[in-house]
Amino acid sequence: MIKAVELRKYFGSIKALDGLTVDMPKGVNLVVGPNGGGKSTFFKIAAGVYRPTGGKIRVLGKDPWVDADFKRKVGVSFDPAAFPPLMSGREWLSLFAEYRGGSVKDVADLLELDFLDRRVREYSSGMRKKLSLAQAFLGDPELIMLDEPLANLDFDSMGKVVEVIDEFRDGSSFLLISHIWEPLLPVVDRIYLISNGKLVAQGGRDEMAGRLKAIYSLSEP
Ligand SMILES: Nc1ncnc2c1ncn2[C@@H]1O[C@H](COP(=O)(O)OP(=O)(O)OP(=O)(O)O)[C@@H](O)[C@H]1O
Repeated sequence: MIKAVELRKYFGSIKALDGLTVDMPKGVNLVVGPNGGGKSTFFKIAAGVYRPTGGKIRVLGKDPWVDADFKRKVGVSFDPAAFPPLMSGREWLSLFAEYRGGSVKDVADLLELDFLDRRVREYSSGMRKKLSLAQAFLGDPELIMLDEPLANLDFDSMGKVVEVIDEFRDGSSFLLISHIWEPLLPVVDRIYLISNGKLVAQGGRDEMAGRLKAIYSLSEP
């Protein structure tokens, strides 16, 4: 589903990605790793926002930087999300629906959004996060890419997002980046650790969860 070979992205002297090779199958793929390790850079290249400095990437068999059709098959939620402040959430989602298809009511019901008629500038960070997630689920994309889907959400809302990913995972594949990874474990198939611009570990959910708990010592009380 997402294949990268020796992928590189340099910002001047900074090597954000330094020869990352990975082959992510269909399913729910979670990327974790330390701050500044290159996760968001990988995500943005996979979303077609950044052009790689070198190497190769294919997402759903397409080159995300050059393929015009690519973005219609993919729903993306960036972190942090940016919205026009004077639009309402409903106007923003309706605009997206015109391009991508899908029903604003369906995603509003799905994520229990009860604030869509207010202007975005009035939203809390959690409301912005939910609007950004709704945008990614709109139109049932083949691939849904979510950068930090649980950031800024309260416990109930985190649970809701995990539930929604679970509902969609039969029909859609996912690329998730999340520092808050433990609540996602029930719905994740594979986990990848990116650090220093490289893939340093990968494996199935259970194997990798054990390794991550050891690395981050999160299993300690
Ligand atoms: N647009 C940019 N211009 C210059 N440097 C950048 C840019 N984007 C990222 N970087 C640098 O590239 C490196 C990787 O950053 P990236 O955001 O991909 O890491 P990350 O793993 O997503 O980190 P975090 O967990 O903190 O979000 C960092 O050193 C960062 O400072």
